[in-house]
Amino acid sequence: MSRVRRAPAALLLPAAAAVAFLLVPLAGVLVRAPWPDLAARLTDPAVTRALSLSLLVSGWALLLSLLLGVPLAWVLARTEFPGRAVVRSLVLLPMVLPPTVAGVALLSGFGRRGLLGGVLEDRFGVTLPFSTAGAVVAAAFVSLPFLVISLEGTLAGLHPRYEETAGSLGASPLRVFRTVTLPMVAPGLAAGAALCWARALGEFGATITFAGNLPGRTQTLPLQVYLLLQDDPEGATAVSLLLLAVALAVLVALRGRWAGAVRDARPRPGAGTPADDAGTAGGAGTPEGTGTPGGAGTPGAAEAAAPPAAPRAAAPPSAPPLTLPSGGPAGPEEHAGAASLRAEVTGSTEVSLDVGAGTTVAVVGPNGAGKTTLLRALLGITGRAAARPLLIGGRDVSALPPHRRGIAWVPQDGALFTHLTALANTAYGLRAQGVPRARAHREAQEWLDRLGVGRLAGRRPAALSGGQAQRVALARALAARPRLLLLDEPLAALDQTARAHVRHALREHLAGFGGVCLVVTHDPVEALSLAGRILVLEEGRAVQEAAPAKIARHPRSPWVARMLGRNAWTGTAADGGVALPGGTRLVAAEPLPAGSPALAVVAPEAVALHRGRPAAGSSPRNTWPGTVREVTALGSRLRVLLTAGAPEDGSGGSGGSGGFDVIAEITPASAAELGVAEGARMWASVKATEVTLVAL
Ligand SMILES: Nc1ncnc2c1ncn2[C@@H]1O[C@H](COP(=O)(O)OP(=O)(O)OP(=O)(O)O)[C@@H](O)[C@H]1O
Repeated sequence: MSRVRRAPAALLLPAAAAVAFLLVPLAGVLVRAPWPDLAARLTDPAVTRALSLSLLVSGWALLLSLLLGVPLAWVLARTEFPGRAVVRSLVLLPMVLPPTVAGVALLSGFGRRGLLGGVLEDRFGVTLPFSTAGAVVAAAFVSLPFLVISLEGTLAGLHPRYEETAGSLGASPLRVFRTVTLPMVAPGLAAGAALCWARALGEFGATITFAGNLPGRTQTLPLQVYLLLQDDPEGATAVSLLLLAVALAVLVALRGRWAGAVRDARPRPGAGTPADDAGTAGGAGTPEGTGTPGGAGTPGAAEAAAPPAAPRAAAPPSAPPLTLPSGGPAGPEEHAGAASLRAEVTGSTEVSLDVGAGTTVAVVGPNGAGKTTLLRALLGITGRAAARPLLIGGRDVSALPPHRRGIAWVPQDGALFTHLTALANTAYGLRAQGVPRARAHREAQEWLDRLGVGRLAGRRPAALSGGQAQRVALARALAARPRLLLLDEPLAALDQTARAHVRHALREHLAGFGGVCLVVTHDPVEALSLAGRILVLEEGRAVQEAAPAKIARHPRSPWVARMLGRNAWTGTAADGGVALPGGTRLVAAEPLPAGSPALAVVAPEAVALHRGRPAAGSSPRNTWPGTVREVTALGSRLRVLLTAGAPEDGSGGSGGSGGFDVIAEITPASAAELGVAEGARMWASVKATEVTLVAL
């Protein structure tokens, strides 16, 4: 946030007056304090007795607040229930209530004739008013809100994916709370506790009203200040100075941290550098295009349309080898065992899954298609969709809570637990499943070694690059021995080089994973190189599920065709081809029955460009005039985006009146020869044999 250097005088003056207003009384205490005999006054038996009582009362009040307030803050931050706003207002009430009114309320509730006081006295022999326990209750009543509000804010800043991931590694909700939630909000909790304790230490009004002013029992330091003020003002100032010093010390220690949120250890996008991963993947990766999905003509997309990889293909010879401690990638026998997946997902995402053991499925689709919802439904952590039945290895786990389903989830940023080292992160799932510490750590170290990040075992996530963090997250998921592995855009946060390295590592290790792996991705290279099947989702429904080769040849939706770098036009099968909405007709060698909705798919390499209208050849072809809109380099070739349509000179062609985009891929030499440049008028042609029609 930018700050102005000079504030307007009209604001500066009252602001300075406000500071003075706060400062003068404090300065007064400092000036009036009986400095020469301060030590003697503060060690007076009455003062020390009140001080010890204050410490006792505020300590117990803090403990009570922690016991009640921590769960309450969690419930307020993490759950939705009717009346949540009312409960939050109730928590805040003691902060704004006059303390004496709080005392009266406590008497009405816990006093001898109060709502609960009688029961406490008759059944348990506990009398709260005018007792030390009563002083504790009064102090806790007014200080509890400080803890709850501070902790609730911190919890709200802690993204639930950490807890959800811990659950997916097999940790029960209580274990997640103890081992992930609490440690990750520890700074906020400590700050809330300090504020709560300071407030309890200074409590006066509710205490004197509810617990009285009994020396040694309820007369805490603030009450003593009040008494001393009547016949020993200097003594009162000395004790006030002590309380002031404690309050200031708490504030200085907190330095505003109580208002802050949890520091998120999300790996910085693109943080992985070649150097970061050097030595982990064994060397420089080959530069690879990612082919950002989107409209046709995206640079890099053509590469994606290259021949698809076999399911869980072995690493290509050019890929750098990984360091494997035990002679090769983990075999299925090292996992929980081969497990197939069958699931009926219903709700906002509706998909039927039937996937053989050892298969990786890439889940692709436009933004908002329901990919993440599908994963969350399988995990059982969303109310928006549910998987029922959910058969993993033939066993229906749909009735089991998320932590007992055997499904490990790697969310987009890995969600490594910031308070644990890479080793402890990796061992987390095993520990949650009851594996003894030493063995869990040994296995975790082996997994880290396999993924090439063994030497980083002692580092916390904040000291890892994006690529390294992803490898640790993957090691953590695999080490938990899942039967189903869910990866949500595992490489999205990485830069190109780190992405190539981690993709290679991923492919290597998925090859040895016996269960089913679903990988959500927007990256065609990732989809084609990692997966044996591709599931295309659109608007929460599966539009296609097939092997990558089939999808590349016969994409059933314009989105997926364009993701794969193809030209794709939807229309209606007619007259030996397809009629596009603008009136253009495309001839295809293998037409579909007339009248059916169809998608015409053409590889950019199959589009030829001409300076003038091409002469009719021996085979039927489509020709359109158009204007070059964009020329981009793609490796050693150029991709030319042409808006085709009715020719400006009215010379005809097979195009109708509506414009549509055509991508052509040509060599720089032919581009120079043809005079391809943005704005140039050209002709494009495609042989009928190059047009694939897919029935929609
Ligand atoms: N908690 C939620 N409440 C309401 N709607 C939601 C919620 N989470 C997701 N949605 C909606 O559900 C649809 C599917 O969302 P989802 O996150 O599964 O899509 P996605 O395919 O993973 O998208 P992206 O590629 O952008 O990550 C979207 O329309 C989204 O707005």
